[in-house]
Amino acid sequence: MAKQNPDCQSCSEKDSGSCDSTTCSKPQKLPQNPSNNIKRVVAVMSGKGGVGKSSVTSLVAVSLAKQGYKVGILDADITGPSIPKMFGISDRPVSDGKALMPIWSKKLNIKIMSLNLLLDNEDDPVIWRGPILAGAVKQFWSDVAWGNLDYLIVDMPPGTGDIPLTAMQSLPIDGIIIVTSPQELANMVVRKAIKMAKMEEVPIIGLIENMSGIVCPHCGDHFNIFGESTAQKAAQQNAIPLLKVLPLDPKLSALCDQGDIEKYEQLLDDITPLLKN
Ligand SMILES: Nc1ncnc2c1ncn2[C@@H]1O[C@H](COP(=O)(O)OP(=O)(O)OP(=O)(O)O)[C@@H](O)[C@H]1O
Repeated sequence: MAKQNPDCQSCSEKDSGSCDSTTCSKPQKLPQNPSNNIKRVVAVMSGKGGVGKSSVTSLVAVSLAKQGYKVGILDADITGPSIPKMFGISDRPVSDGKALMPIWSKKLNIKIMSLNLLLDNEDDPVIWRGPILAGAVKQFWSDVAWGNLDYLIVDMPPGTGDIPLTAMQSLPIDGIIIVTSPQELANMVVRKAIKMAKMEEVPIIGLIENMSGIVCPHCGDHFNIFGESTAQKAAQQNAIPLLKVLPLDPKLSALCDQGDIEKYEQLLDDITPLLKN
């Protein structure tokens, strides 16, 4: 058996006996910056836009941070970044000459890196071609001083284009949380993301159906405003676990808009044990 390249550690064939890093054509995972120690990388993905990936990313990070874990968020949604706004941060990251310092969230010290923090104005558009966008994600992995982290949560952009592909091929992702909404249209697009993760051999932790109806604050009745939940069916069809069904909650969108998502109380604590292995 040929000597293994340390970059091959996360390859599914690393223990197969047929590994030869000198002839392997699989894209190599990027090593960590030697000054970082990131224990687990979890990506949040959908394929479909606007279903709540950034909200789920933030809620997972807040849950973990409240449990005492050291957490970072890599905002890989380069052209539509919303993480800084949800956490109410706008400080500009500075470099120590070797790496870029992430910005810490206000309450729970979650380390955040997002392209929006590097723009002059938060509404400046990022008009870059795919390879440059993908390069930014690699730099957020390699050139940011994340330090010691128990979890790095990666907020993926919608779609199955250059950025998700680069993230899956270059970052040592331990698992993906898939976010969908009840509409069949959303599920059709989300299936593409699930297939992509399977093709790239990145483990899927499970599915979260978000925006699944709303509970009337007056009468307590549940209204399926986007139709009946398709969560069970979608999980079964794709042979992945159903992690959670989240209703629409006006409190959540208000806290996101105020930059106070760390104050939201209905957290995703019950799914965080699944992120450990
Ligand atoms: N369960 C929910 N209840 C109420 N509002 C929600 C819920 N989930 C998400 N939202 C709101 O919906 C909007 C879109 O959510 P979010 O930005 O998380 O979606 P996204 O999938 O990351 O979007 P994009 O595809 O643009 O990256 C936000 O304003 C957010 O506050």
